[in-house]
Amino acid sequence: MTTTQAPANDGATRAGAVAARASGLTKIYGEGETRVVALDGVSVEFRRSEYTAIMGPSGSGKSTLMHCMAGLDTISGGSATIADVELSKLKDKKLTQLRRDKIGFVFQAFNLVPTLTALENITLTLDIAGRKPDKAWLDQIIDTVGLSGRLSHRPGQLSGGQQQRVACARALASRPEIIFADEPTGNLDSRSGAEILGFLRRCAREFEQTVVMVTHDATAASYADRVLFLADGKIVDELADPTADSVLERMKRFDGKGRTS
Ligand SMILES: Nc1ncnc2c1ncn2[C@@H]1O[C@H](COP(=O)(O)OP(=O)(O)OP(=O)(O)O)[C@@H](O)[C@H]1O
Repeated sequence: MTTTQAPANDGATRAGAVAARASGLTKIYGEGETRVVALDGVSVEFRRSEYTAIMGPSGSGKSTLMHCMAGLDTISGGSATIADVELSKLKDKKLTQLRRDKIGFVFQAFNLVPTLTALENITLTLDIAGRKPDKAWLDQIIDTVGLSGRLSHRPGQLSGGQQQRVACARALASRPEIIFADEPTGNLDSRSGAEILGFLRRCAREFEQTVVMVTHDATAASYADRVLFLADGKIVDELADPTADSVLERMKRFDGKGRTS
């Protein structure tokens, strides 16, 4: 494991700067009787180097917020910006480019390519973009996630925790502006989950990566710098420096049972 500070990302952003922002973000699905207001004027900033967990009851808009912020879904009103670029102003090709270069994704189901080795999976996005990996950075990530001895293995030869570590390394490889993690520990045992959560926290603290994670788990949320609580498409609460207990306590206000779904 290394604690060397990674070089700054393009020099374009600094710790504390805003990496992504939603302003009055609204998302409406359907119309008439099937109309659903999934996001109802959400305004929030995700600062560089900050690790944010998003929690809330099932159907409160967590995934929709993440998808709209990542340009995976269109928005109905307001704006979503990544690195000061407003996503709705981009044409398809530019949006694809921005997603590839500025956003890292970690999914619950890992989403690795089964026929590629761990290393090929990690560098896949860069390869598609025709970009040469920064070898020092790549070595640092691989060392940090502890995958050095597994690089020639294919996903099927790796444990779930190891596969998710590959997915995390892949998300980081391009030094994105922001990493979106959708229930990244949902398919992992608690030990592997803790490793991934610890790694995401190190990404934020040591590599100045902005991380936004959707989770239903108070312990997972406690690894973050702050927790945003969504209900009915609105941010209804925020908790800084969370502990599992303080998150559970806050969640009780939503359903009286300490569960969000
Ligand atoms: N493609 C869609 N078409 C219509 N309605 C949708 C669509 N996607 C989401 N919704 C609705 O938008 C609302 C917010 O959904 P979303 O998936 O963002 O919630 P969530 O908080 O992520 O829920 P969960 O914790 O269950 O994953 C819900 O009422 C949902 O039914």
